[in-house]
Amino acid sequence: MNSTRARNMIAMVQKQSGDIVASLATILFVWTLLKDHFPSILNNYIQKHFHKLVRFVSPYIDITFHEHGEISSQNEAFSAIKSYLSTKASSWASSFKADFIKQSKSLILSVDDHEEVTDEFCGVKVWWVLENKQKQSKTHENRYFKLSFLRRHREFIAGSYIDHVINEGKALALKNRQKRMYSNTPCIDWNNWKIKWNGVYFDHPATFDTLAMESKKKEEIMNDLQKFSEAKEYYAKIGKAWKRGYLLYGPPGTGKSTMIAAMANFLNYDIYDLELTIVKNNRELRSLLNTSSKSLIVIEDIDCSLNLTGQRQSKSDSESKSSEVTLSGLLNMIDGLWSASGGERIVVFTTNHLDKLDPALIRRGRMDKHIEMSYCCFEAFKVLAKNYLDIDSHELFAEIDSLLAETNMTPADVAENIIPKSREEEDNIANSCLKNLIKALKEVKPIKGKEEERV
Ligand SMILES: Nc1ncnc2c1ncn2[C@@H]1O[C@H](COP(=O)(O)OP(=O)(O)OP(=O)(O)O)[C@@H](O)[C@H]1O
Ligand SMILES: [Mg+2]
Repeated sequence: MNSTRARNMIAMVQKQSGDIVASLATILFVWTLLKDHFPSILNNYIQKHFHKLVRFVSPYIDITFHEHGEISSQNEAFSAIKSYLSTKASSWASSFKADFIKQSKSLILSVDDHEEVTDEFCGVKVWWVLENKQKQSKTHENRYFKLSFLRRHREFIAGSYIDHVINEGKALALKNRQKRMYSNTPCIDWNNWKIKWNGVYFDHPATFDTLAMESKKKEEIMNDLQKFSEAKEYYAKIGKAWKRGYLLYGPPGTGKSTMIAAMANFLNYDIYDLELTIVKNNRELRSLLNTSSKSLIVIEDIDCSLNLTGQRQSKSDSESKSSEVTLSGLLNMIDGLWSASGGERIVVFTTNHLDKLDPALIRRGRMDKHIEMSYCCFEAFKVLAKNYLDIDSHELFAEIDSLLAETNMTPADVAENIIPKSREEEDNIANSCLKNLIKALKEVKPIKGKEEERV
Protein backbone atom coordinates (compact mmCIF):
# COMPACT_ATOMS: atom_id res chain seq x y z
CA MET A 1 0.00 0.00 0.00
CA ASN A 2 1.54 3.37 -0.91
CA SER A 3 1.49 6.46 1.27
CA THR A 4 -1.23 8.20 -0.84
CA ARG A 5 -3.60 5.32 -0.21
CA ALA A 6 -2.73 5.36 3.45
CA ARG A 7 -3.51 9.04 3.60
CA ASN A 8 -6.78 8.46 1.76
CA MET A 9 -7.66 5.85 4.27
CA ILE A 10 -6.94 8.14 7.17
CA ALA A 11 -9.09 10.83 5.56
CA MET A 12 -11.87 8.33 5.01
CA VAL A 13 -11.71 6.93 8.50
CA GLN A 14 -11.72 10.37 10.05
CA LYS A 15 -15.07 11.00 8.47
CA GLN A 16 -16.35 8.94 11.40
CA SER A 17 -15.01 10.62 14.44
CA GLY A 18 -14.31 7.43 16.50
CA ASP A 19 -11.04 7.71 18.37
CA ILE A 20 -10.06 4.06 17.96
CA VAL A 21 -10.51 4.19 14.23
CA ALA A 22 -8.48 7.37 13.85
CA SER A 23 -5.71 5.89 15.93
CA LEU A 24 -5.66 2.78 13.78
CA ALA A 25 -5.34 4.91 10.71
CA THR A 26 -2.46 6.81 12.25
CA ILE A 27 -0.74 3.50 13.01
CA LEU A 28 -1.27 2.50 9.39
CA PHE A 29 0.32 5.71 8.21
CA VAL A 30 3.35 5.20 10.44
CA TRP A 31 3.48 1.58 9.34
CA THR A 32 3.59 2.60 5.69
CA LEU A 33 6.61 4.77 6.38
CA LEU A 34 8.45 2.08 8.32
CA LYS A 35 7.45 -1.12 6.56
CA ASP A 36 10.52 -1.20 4.31
CA HIS A 37 12.68 -1.75 7.39
CA PHE A 38 10.91 -5.03 8.32
CA PRO A 39 11.62 -8.45 6.77
CA SER A 40 9.05 -9.30 4.07
CA ILE A 41 7.45 -12.29 5.89
CA LEU A 42 6.80 -10.20 8.96
CA ASN A 43 5.68 -7.41 6.73
CA ASN A 44 2.96 -9.57 5.09
CA TYR A 45 1.84 -11.02 8.40
CA ILE A 46 1.36 -7.63 10.03
CA GLN A 47 -0.43 -6.21 7.00
CA LYS A 48 -2.89 -9.11 6.80
CA HIS A 49 -3.90 -8.87 10.43
CA PHE A 50 -3.99 -5.13 10.46
CA HIS A 51 -6.47 -5.08 7.57
CA LYS A 52 -8.68 -7.59 9.36
CA LEU A 53 -8.69 -5.38 12.42
CA VAL A 54 -9.49 -2.25 10.42
CA ARG A 55 -12.38 -4.02 8.68
CA PHE A 56 -13.73 -5.19 11.99
CA VAL A 57 -13.81 -1.78 13.64
CA SER A 58 -14.52 0.32 10.53
CA PRO A 59 -17.96 1.93 10.48
CA TYR A 60 -17.83 1.83 6.65
CA ILE A 61 -18.89 -0.75 4.08
CA ASP A 62 -17.48 -1.01 0.58
CA ILE A 63 -19.29 -2.41 -2.47
CA THR A 64 -17.42 -2.93 -5.73
CA PHE A 65 -18.84 -2.88 -9.27
CA HIS A 66 -16.47 -4.45 -11.79
CA GLU A 67 -16.23 -3.43 -15.42
CA HIS A 68 -15.81 -6.97 -16.72
CA GLY A 69 -17.68 -9.80 -15.16
CA GLU A 70 -19.32 -13.06 -15.99
CA ILE A 71 -22.78 -11.54 -16.06
CA SER A 72 -23.48 -8.92 -18.70
CA SER A 73 -25.64 -6.91 -16.27
CA GLN A 74 -22.41 -6.31 -14.29
CA ASN A 75 -20.95 -4.42 -17.24
CA GLU A 76 -24.21 -2.53 -17.69
CA ALA A 77 -24.09 -1.45 -14.04
CA PHE A 78 -20.49 -0.26 -14.46
CA SER A 79 -21.41 1.84 -17.53
CA ALA A 80 -24.48 3.27 -15.81
CA ILE A 81 -22.43 4.25 -12.74
CA LYS A 82 -19.81 5.85 -14.98
CA SER A 83 -22.47 8.01 -16.69
CA TYR A 84 -24.09 8.89 -13.38
CA LEU A 85 -20.79 9.96 -11.84
CA SER A 86 -19.94 12.10 -14.84
CA THR A 87 -22.54 14.59 -13.57
CA LYS A 88 -21.22 14.45 -10.02
CA ALA A 89 -17.57 14.54 -11.01
CA SER A 90 -17.89 18.09 -12.31
CA SER A 91 -18.53 19.47 -8.87
CA TRP A 92 -16.28 17.30 -6.71
CA ALA A 93 -13.32 15.76 -8.46
CA SER A 94 -10.16 17.55 -9.55
CA SER A 95 -9.03 15.13 -12.26
CA PHE A 96 -11.26 14.10 -15.19
CA LYS A 97 -11.27 12.20 -18.43
CA ALA A 98 -13.03 14.14 -21.18
CA ASP A 99 -15.06 12.84 -24.14
CA PHE A 100 -16.64 15.06 -26.73
CA ILE A 101 -20.04 13.80 -27.83
CA LYS A 102 -20.75 15.44 -31.14
CA GLN A 103 -24.51 15.02 -31.18
CA SER A 104 -25.12 16.32 -27.69
CA LYS A 105 -22.65 19.10 -28.54
CA SER A 106 -21.13 18.92 -25.09
CA LEU A 107 -18.12 17.73 -23.24
CA ILE A 108 -18.74 14.67 -21.08
CA LEU A 109 -16.46 14.50 -18.06
CA SER A 110 -15.88 11.22 -16.33
CA VAL A 111 -13.98 10.45 -13.16
CA ASP A 112 -10.33 9.67 -13.51
CA ASP A 113 -8.78 6.62 -11.84
CA HIS A 114 -8.36 6.89 -8.05
CA GLU A 115 -10.28 10.16 -7.95
CA GLU A 116 -12.83 10.22 -5.14
CA VAL A 117 -16.33 11.54 -5.84
CA THR A 118 -18.73 12.39 -3.05
CA ASP A 119 -22.45 12.04 -3.60
CA GLU A 120 -25.43 12.76 -1.42
CA PHE A 121 -28.89 11.27 -1.85
CA CYS A 122 -31.81 11.85 0.54
CA GLY A 123 -29.35 13.28 3.08
CA VAL A 124 -27.06 10.19 2.98
CA LYS A 125 -23.44 10.77 2.00
CA VAL A 126 -21.48 8.19 -0.01
CA TRP A 127 -18.03 8.08 -1.60
CA TRP A 128 -17.16 6.61 -4.98
CA VAL A 129 -13.73 5.86 -6.35
CA LEU A 130 -12.66 4.26 -9.61
CA GLU A 131 -9.89 1.74 -8.97
CA ASN A 132 -7.75 0.04 -11.54
CA LYS A 133 -6.00 -3.19 -10.60
CA GLN A 134 -3.78 -4.70 -13.26
CA LYS A 135 -4.20 -8.43 -13.53
CA GLN A 136 -1.14 -10.63 -13.24
CA SER A 137 -0.91 -11.08 -17.00
CA LYS A 138 -0.69 -7.25 -17.21
CA THR A 139 -2.62 -7.44 -20.45
CA HIS A 140 -6.01 -6.82 -18.88
CA GLU A 141 -7.14 -3.89 -16.83
CA ASN A 142 -9.45 -4.74 -14.00
CA ARG A 143 -11.36 -1.56 -13.33
CA TYR A 144 -14.06 -1.27 -10.74
CA PHE A 145 -16.01 1.35 -8.89
CA LYS A 146 -15.84 1.17 -5.13
CA LEU A 147 -18.78 2.61 -3.23
CA SER A 148 -18.20 3.37 0.47
CA PHE A 149 -20.86 4.37 2.94
CA LEU A 150 -21.67 4.17 6.62
CA ARG A 151 -22.66 0.73 7.83
CA ARG A 152 -25.95 2.01 9.25
CA HIS A 153 -27.12 3.07 5.76
CA ARG A 154 -26.68 -0.41 4.36
CA GLU A 155 -30.36 -1.10 3.65
CA PHE A 156 -31.02 2.30 2.16
CA ILE A 157 -28.00 2.01 -0.15
CA ALA A 158 -28.77 -1.53 -1.30
CA GLY A 159 -32.43 -0.67 -1.79
CA SER A 160 -32.98 2.85 -3.05
CA TYR A 161 -29.61 4.43 -3.73
CA ILE A 162 -28.15 1.87 -6.11
CA ASP A 163 -31.43 1.73 -8.07
CA HIS A 164 -31.37 5.50 -8.30
CA VAL A 165 -27.78 5.53 -9.60
CA ILE A 166 -28.38 2.81 -12.21
CA ASN A 167 -31.64 4.33 -13.52
CA GLU A 168 -30.26 7.86 -13.73
CA GLY A 169 -27.03 6.60 -15.29
CA LYS A 170 -28.85 4.61 -17.96
CA ALA A 171 -31.07 7.56 -18.85
CA LEU A 172 -28.03 9.84 -19.14
CA ALA A 173 -26.10 7.36 -21.27
CA LEU A 174 -29.06 7.13 -23.62
CA LYS A 175 -29.30 10.91 -23.90
CA ASN A 176 -25.60 11.30 -24.68
CA ARG A 177 -25.10 8.31 -26.94
CA GLN A 178 -24.28 8.84 -30.58
CA LYS A 179 -26.90 7.46 -32.90
CA ARG A 180 -25.85 5.03 -35.59
CA MET A 181 -27.16 4.16 -38.99
CA TYR A 182 -26.80 0.54 -39.96
CA SER A 183 -27.12 -1.04 -43.36
CA ASN A 184 -27.08 -4.71 -44.22
CA THR A 185 -23.91 -5.60 -46.11
CA PRO A 186 -22.53 -8.91 -47.37
CA CYS A 187 -19.28 -10.04 -45.75
CA ILE A 188 -17.13 -13.18 -45.66
CA ASP A 189 -17.32 -15.22 -42.47
CA TRP A 190 -15.42 -18.55 -42.30
CA ASN A 191 -15.30 -18.71 -46.09
CA ASN A 192 -19.05 -18.23 -46.37
CA TRP A 193 -20.88 -15.17 -47.54
CA LYS A 194 -23.04 -13.76 -44.78
CA ILE A 195 -25.10 -10.66 -44.43
CA LYS A 196 -24.52 -8.41 -41.43
CA TRP A 197 -25.47 -5.01 -40.06
CA ASN A 198 -22.74 -2.50 -40.58
CA GLY A 199 -23.01 0.81 -38.70
CA VAL A 200 -21.69 4.35 -39.03
CA TYR A 201 -22.41 7.39 -36.87
CA PHE A 202 -25.64 9.04 -37.89
CA ASP A 203 -25.42 12.79 -38.11
CA HIS A 204 -28.31 13.92 -40.35
CA PRO A 205 -29.42 17.48 -39.53
CA ALA A 206 -33.13 16.99 -40.39
CA THR A 207 -35.58 17.69 -37.57
CA PHE A 208 -39.33 18.23 -37.44
CA ASP A 209 -38.60 21.96 -37.25
CA THR A 210 -36.91 21.91 -40.65
CA LEU A 211 -39.40 19.48 -42.24
CA ALA A 212 -41.68 21.22 -44.72
CA MET A 213 -45.21 20.05 -43.95
CA GLU A 214 -48.50 21.45 -42.62
CA SER A 215 -47.93 22.13 -38.93
CA LYS A 216 -51.11 20.27 -37.88
CA LYS A 217 -49.98 17.07 -39.60
CA LYS A 218 -46.46 17.45 -38.23
CA GLU A 219 -47.73 17.87 -34.69
CA GLU A 220 -49.96 14.84 -35.02
CA ILE A 221 -46.97 12.68 -36.07
CA MET A 222 -44.76 14.06 -33.29
CA ASN A 223 -47.48 13.37 -30.71
CA ASP A 224 -47.92 9.86 -32.04
CA LEU A 225 -44.17 9.17 -31.76
CA GLN A 226 -43.94 10.73 -28.32
CA LYS A 227 -46.92 8.75 -27.04
CA PHE A 228 -45.45 5.55 -28.43
CA SER A 229 -42.02 6.09 -26.87
CA GLU A 230 -43.57 6.66 -23.44
CA ALA A 231 -46.05 3.80 -23.60
CA LYS A 232 -43.93 0.89 -22.37
CA GLU A 233 -46.27 0.12 -19.47
CA TYR A 234 -49.39 0.56 -21.57
CA TYR A 235 -48.18 -1.96 -24.18
CA ALA A 236 -47.25 -4.39 -21.39
CA LYS A 237 -50.70 -3.95 -19.81
CA ILE A 238 -52.61 -4.72 -22.98
CA GLY A 239 -50.27 -7.61 -23.78
CA LYS A 240 -48.95 -6.15 -27.05
CA ALA A 241 -45.35 -6.03 -28.20
CA TRP A 242 -43.98 -2.49 -27.94
CA LYS A 243 -43.85 -1.60 -31.63
CA ARG A 244 -45.32 0.66 -34.25
CA GLY A 245 -45.34 0.61 -38.02
CA TYR A 246 -45.36 3.69 -40.25
CA LEU A 247 -45.99 3.75 -43.96
CA LEU A 248 -44.78 6.89 -45.73
CA TYR A 249 -46.12 7.24 -49.25
CA GLY A 250 -45.96 9.95 -51.87
CA PRO A 251 -44.15 11.08 -55.02
CA PRO A 252 -40.33 11.30 -55.18
CA GLY A 253 -38.91 14.39 -53.47
CA THR A 254 -41.72 14.94 -50.98
CA GLY A 255 -39.52 14.27 -47.95
CA LYS A 256 -40.05 10.60 -47.03
CA SER A 257 -36.35 9.95 -46.35
CA THR A 258 -36.04 13.35 -44.65
CA MET A 259 -38.97 12.44 -42.40
CA ILE A 260 -37.20 9.21 -41.34
CA ALA A 261 -34.09 11.18 -40.33
CA ALA A 262 -36.29 13.65 -38.41
CA MET A 263 -38.02 10.75 -36.62
CA ALA A 264 -34.68 9.22 -35.59
CA ASN A 265 -33.44 12.58 -34.30
CA PHE A 266 -36.72 13.23 -32.48
CA LEU A 267 -36.71 9.87 -30.68
CA ASN A 268 -32.93 9.47 -30.47
CA TYR A 269 -33.19 6.04 -32.12
CA ASP A 270 -30.69 4.19 -34.31
CA ILE A 271 -31.66 3.55 -37.93
CA TYR A 272 -31.44 0.11 -39.56
CA ASP A 273 -31.75 0.61 -43.29
CA LEU A 274 -32.74 -2.76 -44.70
CA GLU A 275 -31.85 -3.22 -48.38
CA LEU A 276 -34.03 -6.18 -49.30
CA THR A 277 -32.64 -6.77 -52.78
CA ILE A 278 -29.31 -8.00 -51.42
CA VAL A 279 -30.89 -10.40 -48.95
CA LYS A 280 -30.70 -13.83 -50.56
CA ASN A 281 -33.55 -15.65 -48.90
CA ASN A 282 -35.94 -15.74 -45.94
CA ARG A 283 -33.36 -17.48 -43.73
CA GLU A 284 -30.88 -14.67 -44.33
CA LEU A 285 -33.62 -12.15 -43.62
CA ARG A 286 -34.31 -13.78 -40.25
CA SER A 287 -30.62 -13.49 -39.34
CA LEU A 288 -31.08 -9.71 -39.45
CA LEU A 289 -33.53 -9.71 -36.57
CA ASN A 290 -30.84 -8.72 -34.06
CA THR A 291 -31.41 -4.97 -34.12
CA SER A 292 -30.91 -2.98 -30.94
CA SER A 293 -33.74 -1.68 -28.82
CA LYS A 294 -34.78 1.90 -29.65
CA SER A 295 -34.39 1.49 -33.36
CA LEU A 296 -36.13 2.46 -36.57
CA ILE A 297 -36.06 -0.35 -39.10
CA VAL A 298 -36.50 1.15 -42.53
CA ILE A 299 -37.33 -0.44 -45.86
CA GLU A 300 -37.24 2.25 -48.52
CA ASP A 301 -39.13 1.92 -51.81
CA ILE A 302 -40.72 -1.30 -50.71
CA ASP A 303 -42.59 -1.64 -54.00
CA CYS A 304 -39.28 -1.75 -55.92
CA SER A 305 -37.41 -3.89 -53.40
CA LEU A 306 -38.92 -7.21 -54.28
CA ASN A 307 -41.76 -8.80 -56.09
CA LEU A 308 -43.87 -8.84 -52.97
CA THR A 309 -47.09 -10.11 -54.37
CA GLY A 310 -47.20 -13.21 -52.17
CA GLN A 311 -48.99 -16.23 -53.58
CA ARG A 312 -49.70 -14.39 -56.78
CA GLN A 313 -45.99 -14.42 -57.64
CA SER A 314 -45.38 -16.66 -60.64
CA LYS A 315 -42.45 -19.07 -60.73
CA SER A 316 -40.79 -17.41 -63.69
CA ASP A 317 -40.91 -14.08 -61.87
CA SER A 318 -39.13 -15.46 -58.82
CA GLU A 319 -36.49 -17.17 -60.91
CA SER A 320 -35.62 -13.96 -62.66
CA LYS A 321 -34.78 -12.28 -59.34
CA SER A 322 -31.57 -12.90 -57.46
CA SER A 323 -33.36 -12.55 -54.11
CA GLU A 324 -35.73 -15.29 -53.01
CA VAL A 325 -37.25 -13.34 -50.15
CA THR A 326 -41.00 -13.76 -50.28
CA LEU A 327 -43.86 -11.71 -48.95
CA SER A 328 -44.56 -14.27 -46.23
CA GLY A 329 -40.84 -14.27 -45.33
CA LEU A 330 -40.97 -10.51 -44.92
CA LEU A 331 -44.20 -10.63 -42.91
CA ASN A 332 -42.69 -13.28 -40.64
CA MET A 333 -39.59 -11.18 -40.20
CA ILE A 334 -41.61 -8.12 -39.20
CA ASP A 335 -43.82 -10.11 -36.84
CA GLY A 336 -40.72 -11.89 -35.45
CA LEU A 337 -39.08 -8.55 -34.85
CA TRP A 338 -41.83 -7.68 -32.46
CA SER A 339 -41.53 -10.82 -30.44
CA ALA A 340 -37.72 -11.06 -30.59
CA SER A 341 -37.08 -8.76 -27.65
CA GLY A 342 -38.64 -6.34 -25.23
CA GLY A 343 -37.32 -2.99 -26.49
CA GLU A 344 -39.28 -0.57 -28.57
CA ARG A 345 -39.12 -0.84 -32.35
CA ILE A 346 -40.52 1.23 -35.18
CA VAL A 347 -40.69 -0.12 -38.71
CA VAL A 348 -41.00 2.36 -41.55
CA PHE A 349 -41.80 1.51 -45.16
CA THR A 350 -41.63 4.10 -47.90
CA THR A 351 -43.18 3.85 -51.33
CA ASN A 352 -44.00 6.01 -54.32
CA HIS A 353 -46.83 3.64 -55.33
CA LEU A 354 -49.22 2.77 -52.54
CA ASP A 355 -51.48 0.86 -54.94
CA LYS A 356 -48.71 -1.61 -55.83
CA LEU A 357 -48.36 -2.98 -52.29
CA ASP A 358 -50.00 -6.15 -51.06
CA PRO A 359 -52.71 -5.26 -48.51
CA ALA A 360 -51.26 -7.82 -46.04
CA LEU A 361 -48.06 -5.82 -45.84
CA ILE A 362 -49.68 -2.53 -44.94
CA ARG A 363 -52.72 -3.59 -42.96
CA ARG A 364 -53.27 -1.83 -39.64
CA GLY A 365 -51.44 -3.72 -36.93
CA ARG A 366 -48.41 -4.02 -39.17
CA MET A 367 -48.31 -0.51 -40.54
CA ASP A 368 -50.33 1.32 -37.90
CA LYS A 369 -50.02 4.80 -39.34
CA HIS A 370 -50.18 5.70 -43.03
CA ILE A 371 -48.70 9.12 -43.75
CA GLU A 372 -49.13 10.79 -47.08
CA MET A 373 -46.20 12.98 -48.09
CA SER A 374 -47.55 15.39 -50.63
CA TYR A 375 -46.66 18.28 -52.89
CA CYS A 376 -45.52 21.55 -51.40
CA CYS A 377 -48.28 23.71 -49.91
CA PHE A 378 -47.81 27.32 -48.82
CA GLU A 379 -47.30 26.37 -45.18
CA ALA A 380 -44.57 23.89 -46.15
CA PHE A 381 -42.99 26.52 -48.42
CA LYS A 382 -42.76 28.93 -45.48
CA VAL A 383 -40.69 26.34 -43.56
CA LEU A 384 -38.33 26.01 -46.54
CA ALA A 385 -38.07 29.81 -46.91
CA LYS A 386 -37.11 30.02 -43.24
CA ASN A 387 -34.57 27.16 -43.58
CA TYR A 388 -32.92 28.37 -46.77
CA LEU A 389 -33.37 32.15 -46.74
CA ASP A 390 -34.06 32.85 -43.07
CA ILE A 391 -37.19 34.88 -43.84
CA ASP A 392 -40.68 34.66 -42.30
CA SER A 393 -42.43 36.93 -44.78
CA HIS A 394 -41.87 38.73 -48.08
CA GLU A 395 -43.92 40.75 -50.56
CA LEU A 396 -43.66 37.88 -53.11
CA PHE A 397 -45.18 35.34 -50.70
CA ALA A 398 -48.78 36.13 -51.81
CA GLU A 399 -48.00 35.31 -55.45
CA ILE A 400 -46.18 32.13 -54.44
CA ASP A 401 -49.17 31.12 -52.30
CA SER A 402 -51.58 31.27 -55.24
CA LEU A 403 -49.14 29.58 -57.66
CA LEU A 404 -48.54 26.68 -55.22
CA ALA A 405 -52.30 26.18 -54.90
CA GLU A 406 -52.62 25.48 -58.62
CA THR A 407 -49.44 23.46 -59.28
CA ASN A 408 -47.88 20.26 -58.06
CA MET A 409 -44.30 20.98 -57.09
CA THR A 410 -42.43 18.80 -54.62
CA PRO A 411 -40.67 20.33 -51.60
CA ALA A 412 -37.40 19.02 -53.15
CA ASP A 413 -38.02 21.14 -56.29
CA VAL A 414 -39.10 24.18 -54.28
CA ALA A 415 -35.95 23.84 -52.16
CA GLU A 416 -33.80 23.54 -55.27
CA ASN A 417 -35.29 26.74 -56.69
CA ILE A 418 -34.86 28.89 -53.62
CA ILE A 419 -31.38 27.79 -52.69
CA PRO A 420 -29.02 30.75 -53.17
CA LYS A 421 -26.76 30.06 -56.14
CA SER A 422 -24.59 33.16 -56.32
CA ARG A 423 -22.93 35.58 -53.93
CA GLU A 424 -25.21 38.51 -54.51
CA GLU A 425 -25.95 41.41 -52.21
CA GLU A 426 -27.40 40.15 -48.90
CA ASP A 427 -30.64 42.13 -49.43
CA ASN A 428 -31.24 40.75 -52.89
CA ILE A 429 -30.73 37.09 -52.16
CA ALA A 430 -34.27 36.42 -50.91
CA ASN A 431 -35.77 38.49 -53.68
CA SER A 432 -33.91 36.78 -56.53
CA CYS A 433 -34.42 33.28 -55.09
CA LEU A 434 -38.16 33.82 -54.72
CA LYS A 435 -38.34 35.18 -58.27
CA ASN A 436 -36.58 31.99 -59.46
CA LEU A 437 -39.24 29.97 -57.73
CA ILE A 438 -42.09 32.02 -59.26
CA LYS A 439 -40.58 31.49 -62.71
CA ALA A 440 -40.26 27.75 -62.15
CA LEU A 441 -43.81 27.51 -60.79
CA LYS A 442 -45.18 29.28 -63.87
CA GLU A 443 -43.41 26.75 -66.09
CA VAL A 444 -45.04 23.80 -64.33
CA LYS A 445 -48.29 22.57 -65.85
CA PRO A 446 -51.21 23.64 -63.65
CA ILE A 447 -53.27 21.00 -61.86
CA LYS A 448 -56.33 19.90 -63.88
CA GLY A 449 -59.26 22.23 -63.31
CA LYS A 450 -57.01 25.08 -62.23
CA GLU A 451 -55.83 26.04 -65.74
CA GLU A 452 -58.33 28.83 -66.23
CA GLU A 453 -57.31 30.42 -62.90
CA ARG A 454 -53.87 31.07 -64.28
CA VAL A 455 -53.49 34.18 -66.39
N1 LIG B 1 -40.84 17.86 -46.74
C1 LIG B 1 -39.58 18.27 -46.87
N2 LIG B 1 -39.04 19.10 -45.96
C2 LIG B 1 -37.78 19.54 -46.08
N3 LIG B 1 -36.97 19.21 -47.10
C3 LIG B 1 -37.47 18.41 -48.04
C4 LIG B 1 -38.79 17.90 -47.97
N4 LIG B 1 -39.00 17.12 -49.05
C5 LIG B 1 -37.88 17.15 -49.76
N5 LIG B 1 -36.95 17.91 -49.17
C6 LIG B 1 -35.60 18.18 -49.69
O1 LIG B 1 -35.46 17.43 -50.86
C7 LIG B 1 -34.46 16.42 -50.77
C8 LIG B 1 -35.04 15.09 -51.22
O2 LIG B 1 -36.03 14.68 -50.31
P1 LIG B 1 -36.21 13.17 -49.81
O3 LIG B 1 -35.02 12.36 -50.18
O4 LIG B 1 -36.58 13.20 -48.39
O5 LIG B 1 -37.45 12.74 -50.71
P2 LIG B 1 -38.13 11.31 -50.82
O6 LIG B 1 -39.60 11.54 -50.65
O7 LIG B 1 -37.49 10.36 -49.90
O8 LIG B 1 -37.84 10.95 -52.33
P3 LIG B 1 -37.74 9.49 -53.00
O9 LIG B 1 -39.14 8.97 -53.12
O10 LIG B 1 -37.14 9.77 -54.32
O11 LIG B 1 -36.87 8.64 -52.14
C9 LIG B 1 -34.06 16.38 -49.33
O12 LIG B 1 -32.66 16.26 -49.20
C10 LIG B 1 -34.51 17.71 -48.77
O13 LIG B 1 -33.46 18.64 -48.88
MG1 LIG C 1 -36.32 8.63 -50.24
